Amino acid sequence: MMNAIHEILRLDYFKHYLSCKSSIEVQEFIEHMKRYLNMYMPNAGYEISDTKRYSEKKVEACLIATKDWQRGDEISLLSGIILSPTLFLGPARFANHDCDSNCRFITQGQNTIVFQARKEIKCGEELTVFYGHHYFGENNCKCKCVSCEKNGLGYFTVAHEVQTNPNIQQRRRSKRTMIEEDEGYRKRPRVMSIDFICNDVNNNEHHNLLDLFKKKEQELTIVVNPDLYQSSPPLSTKADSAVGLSPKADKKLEDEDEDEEDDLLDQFLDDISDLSSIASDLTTETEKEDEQDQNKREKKNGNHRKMKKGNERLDCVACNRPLQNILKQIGVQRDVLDAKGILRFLNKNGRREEG
Ligand SMILES: C[S@@+](CC[C@H](N)C(=O)[O-])C[C@H]1O[C@@H](n2cnc3c(N)ncnc32)[C@H](O)[C@@H]1O
Repeated sequence: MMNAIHEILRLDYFKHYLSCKSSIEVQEFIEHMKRYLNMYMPNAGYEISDTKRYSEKKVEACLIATKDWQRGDEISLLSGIILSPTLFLGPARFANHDCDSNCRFITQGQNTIVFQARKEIKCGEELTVFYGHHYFGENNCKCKCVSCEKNGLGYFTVAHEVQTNPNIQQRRRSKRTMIEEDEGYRKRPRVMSIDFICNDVNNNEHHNLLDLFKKKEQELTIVVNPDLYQSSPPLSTKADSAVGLSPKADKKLEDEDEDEEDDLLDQFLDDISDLSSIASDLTTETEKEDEQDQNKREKKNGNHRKMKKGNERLDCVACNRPLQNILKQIGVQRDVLDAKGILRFLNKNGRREEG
């Protein structure tokens, strides 16, 4: 180890970098270098590897066990210094988060942490720690860890609901078939949620759900979370349903005539209509029945775009926050569904944006 350090310090870059540092700073630098060099010790018991689990676009680093570890073992050559409660430097910075992590940090001295196994870990498994309950969005709704994948939570929530709820499965299957038949459309079905809008704080173009799913070639899913309605009268079974809004490929959209555009809008409105009818937590069962009759009549009269105004409440499937709050966050206010069934939003300046 000391030989390696001497070799590194002899390099011009480091000589220059350290030339104006105090002896204490040089000593700290060497200590920190040792933390990183520890990763390469044969007895480290882990190595740095790469993974595509956490990002579709880029390969990220991860820590992989190179031996079996027992619960309680200290992985002493895997350490870091604490810059802030959520920021570490040293090999610890390569640890990814898992909601049921196999390691924890233990402090060593004032600002150093080392890893400790909190479960039995097999050689080849990723070493993970727990960053916190809301590091990846509210309730870690964007977390892509193995545990979330196993349990259908975090980033994988919708997929889970789709698997376990036959109603959802049925709806989605028909829409997915349409997507897959559509040449030029991505073959792999993608499940997005309103959460996508939560992410899109800086993009003012994405105010309009219809535009969003047309432009983005995404399947936009809105789920009313029944948990949020616990204090309300029992909801119809539809309360568990998800609405998959399936866009067509941009290429196709460009050539679409008005009829196709209308079909898309109708489909969107039908889906939204399902949602708004189940999400009105102030509506009594009788009122609901009346409303359903009314909807049927309107549909029969070709007036099925007419939407119920007022108290419908939509929630983001990923973070469970009301849509209203998310829209506030991105700087728009949801107005009402108007007579044509178009979702209207007000932008920051109070200007009306039309769907
Ligand atoms: C401290 S770094 C961990 C090392 C990181 N993989 C790298 O290559 O630098 C934290 C970053 O890793 C990714 N990450 C770690 N755990 C994750 C998880 N459970 N879900 C999604 N992304 C995660 C995120 O990009 C996060 O910002």
